[in-house]
Amino acid sequence: MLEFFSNKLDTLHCHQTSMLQELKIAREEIGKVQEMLAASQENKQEMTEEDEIFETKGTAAQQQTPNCNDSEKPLEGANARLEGLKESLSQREKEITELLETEKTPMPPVPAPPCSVLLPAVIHKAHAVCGAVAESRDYLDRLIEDNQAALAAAREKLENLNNEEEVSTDRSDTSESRLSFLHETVKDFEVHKIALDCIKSGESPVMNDCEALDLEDILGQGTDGVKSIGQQLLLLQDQLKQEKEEKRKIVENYTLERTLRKKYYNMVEDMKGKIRVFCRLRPMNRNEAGQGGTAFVEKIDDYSVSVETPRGLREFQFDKVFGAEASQDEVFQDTSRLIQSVIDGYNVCIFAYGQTGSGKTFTMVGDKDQRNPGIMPRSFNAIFDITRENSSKFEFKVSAYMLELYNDRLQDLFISQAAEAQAQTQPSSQTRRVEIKRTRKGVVFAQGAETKEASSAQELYALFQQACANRHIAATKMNVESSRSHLIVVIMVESRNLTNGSISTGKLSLVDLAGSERAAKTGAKDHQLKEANSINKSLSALGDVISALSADLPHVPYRNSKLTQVMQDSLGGNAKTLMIVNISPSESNLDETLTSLIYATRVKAITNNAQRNVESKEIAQLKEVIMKLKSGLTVDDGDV
Ligand SMILES: Nc1ncnc2c1ncn2[C@@H]1O[C@H](COP(=O)(O)OP(=O)(O)OP(=O)(O)O)[C@@H](O)[C@H]1O
Repeated sequence: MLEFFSNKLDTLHCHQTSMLQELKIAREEIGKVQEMLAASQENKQEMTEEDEIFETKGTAAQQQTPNCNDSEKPLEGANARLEGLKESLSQREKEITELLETEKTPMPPVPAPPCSVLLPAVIHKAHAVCGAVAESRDYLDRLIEDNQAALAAAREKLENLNNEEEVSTDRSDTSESRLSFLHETVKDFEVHKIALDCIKSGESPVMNDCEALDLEDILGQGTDGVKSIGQQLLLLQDQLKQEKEEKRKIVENYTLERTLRKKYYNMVEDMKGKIRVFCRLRPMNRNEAGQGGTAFVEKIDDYSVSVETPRGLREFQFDKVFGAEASQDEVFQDTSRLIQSVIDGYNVCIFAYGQTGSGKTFTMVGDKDQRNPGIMPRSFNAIFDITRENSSKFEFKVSAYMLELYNDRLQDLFISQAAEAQAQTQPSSQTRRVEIKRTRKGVVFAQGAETKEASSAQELYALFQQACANRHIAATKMNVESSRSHLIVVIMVESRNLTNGSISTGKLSLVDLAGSERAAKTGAKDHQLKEANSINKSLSALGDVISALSADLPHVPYRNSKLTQVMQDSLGGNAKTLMIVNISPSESNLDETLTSLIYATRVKAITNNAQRNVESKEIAQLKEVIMKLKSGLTVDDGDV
């Protein structure tokens, strides 16, 4: 209630202020009209004197002289009105002063006056103010009328004088000065008219510079004052625009700085041999979207991802985070610099990690019809693009072996499951066993696996397709095409420098791990349960290796699983390694997502010691000789 009265009082204050302003202007107007009346009186006297002269001269001009008395009638009327107005003005001023005095009287702070007292007082005041405002309006209207009458009279006088001047042959100085005086008078009344009309309508005047200057005098302030609101608005708009532009620049600089900082940080980390970890969030699938579709995992920026856990929001930082909208191309762009390292003679390992159905195969291989090829096929193209570009300085040899680790058994994917099964049924046949070995430099290789050469990306891709056809894939509840094995694609690039004969050998290991899963969730039974157990066992061994390496433990349990043996040089060894942790956005996978992210965070702490595998021409030759001798071949002078 009090708030209501306070608002009412505010409104009344506003009325009062505007009324005072109107009165001020009216008072100034009265002053002006008075001045004009005085001037008109003088003018009248002058004209009377002139008329007397004209009379004595007995000229016909006397008949043509305008009847000044008639035209001055409105001015006289205005004079009389002025007197009346002055009186009513002083009366109103008195009332307003009283009103203000009442207003100034401090309200008793506590307790607030009862509504029954306050309300009649407010109503009384409101009536008084409204009455005063209405009176002021009437007064303004009368001023406008008077001004109009005075203007019409002055115009008429001016017109008559102009006509008179046209017929007269002799132009005296007096008539010139009368003419200019009347011009000025008409102009004054016109400006007054603009001013009064503007006061009444509350609009800004539209006028030429001359009128503006006159109005400036009348209002007692510069036209700047009249125009200032618009100008100030424009100024403020300009300032706002500038501020926005500055803000945009600051954000742009900040983003640039942040990206650069991250880039340099990555470079330093690279130099230190740290494993790079990217995180990729897959889009919601149809099932998940149908269950409500709220994402519990979100990409915050290019380097952070947040997970909504029952205990609150958890944030994880990685070397790069790809959101659900990230394309295969974008993911590969950040990966491709590692392909150059392979050509330069480094061991590189790129592997995808994550629960079943999180998008590992999509990231590494691509979709089924290869409309969105993943890192593997893109790497094949990149390798041959680089070798082609450098073919004038180097001679390249590209070869590959492809394996799967299924039920803790390494299988050569260049040999079909059918051929292998048939070979095993024949008692005399010696099935080739694939075993993981390491060179003296610690580089892992698969002994017994068939290595095939490829001279183009297409050939390499054909080999890859052949290998994929031999993979173990099955439908689970979580993924219609779930990889039931770990896929290991190894490409070796040997490059011989045509200038100095040195040979470097780079190795690119691309690993699509099978997904960790919970049997109950995937609905695994019988042999699928066996597969799942084997997958989980190998992943758990990988987890142990990651934990030992990140905690800098003296013993790292590589030998606990074939998977960890295959990846020995990639985790804590002689390789540049990139892990891509794939995660699902859905609440139903929250536990698995958190586990994956925690493992991935640990991997970030692991340091590798990547060294270039390069041999001088002499060593390369000697190695070739040893190979020949070992295989019983003869060696001649040309070999050394
Ligand atoms: N980034 C993505 N954009 C579009 N579809 C995706 C994306 N990631 C995954 N998918 C789709 O999600 C489904 C499961 O992905 P994918 O087979 O790659 O999972 P996975 O982690 O390899 O599973 P598993 O471990 O069971 O083999 C596939 O249909 C795949 O096409």
